[in-house]
Amino acid sequence: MFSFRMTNGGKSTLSRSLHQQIPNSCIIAQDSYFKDDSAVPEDSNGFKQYDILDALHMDTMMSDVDSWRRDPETFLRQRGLGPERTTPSADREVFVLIVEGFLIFNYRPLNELFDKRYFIQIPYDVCKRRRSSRVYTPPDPPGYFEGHVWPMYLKNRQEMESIVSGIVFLDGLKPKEELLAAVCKDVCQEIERLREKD
Ligand SMILES: Nc1ncnc2c1ncn2[C@@H]1O[C@H](COP(=O)(O)OP(=O)(O)OP(=O)(O)O)[C@@H](O)[C@H]1O
Ligand SMILES: NC(=O)c1ccc[n+]([C@@H]2O[C@H](CO)[C@@H](O)[C@H]2O)c1
Repeated sequence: MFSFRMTNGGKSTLSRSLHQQIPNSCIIAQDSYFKDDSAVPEDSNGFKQYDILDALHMDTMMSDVDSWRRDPETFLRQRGLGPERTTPSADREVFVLIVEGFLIFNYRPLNELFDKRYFIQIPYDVCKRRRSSRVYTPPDPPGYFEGHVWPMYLKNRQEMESIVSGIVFLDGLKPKEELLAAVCKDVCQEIERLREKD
């Protein structure tokens, strides 16, 4: 299992490219597990608290991850993917789950399952610019980036760094192709290592 984070760093872009390059891989994206807007509380400034774990159905996300772990072949088939045969012997096949999200390392039960952890980072101004070209549901209200998203990012990142080690930090300013090539190489080495271990 591999993972990525930080809002607008390029997680979805990199995860989708990686999935295309790696046979028998699939993606679970944390953004698919946001609670309904009515269940997300506001802070004292009237900003909806979307950038915290409580805004997400992490129990549902975990149960999807667990069903992949129990039977990755069935999980792939249910999503109209593979499985593809890449080795002569079926029992040496490696299945890869790419988990992408902005708050995946802060959720301990999930964090402890990863074989590789990647964190794509970009500076404040680039993040703000990329985010302003996106439309979420609901859309960011004026001042949301400065008033909620960035302060929560700093808080969540600090918490993450105090509990998680072994993260590979990636520079999200690099071209998409370069990021893909670097992660692909690293992941393929890990897959070979896992195949030999089994
Ligand atoms: N390496 C890159 N260089 C420049 N722009 C990029 C790069 N990767 C992604 N982008 C652009 O940045 C924006 C955000 O990318 P993407 O949706 O992949 O980020 P994300 O981290 O999944 O965002 P979020 O999870 O917060 O919605 C998109 O417009 C995308 O085209
Ligand atoms: N339902 C959604 O997908 C949604 C709603 C409101 C805000 N967001 C933002 O998504 C980012 C993570 O990708 C977070 O920074 C949220 O603010 C998502």
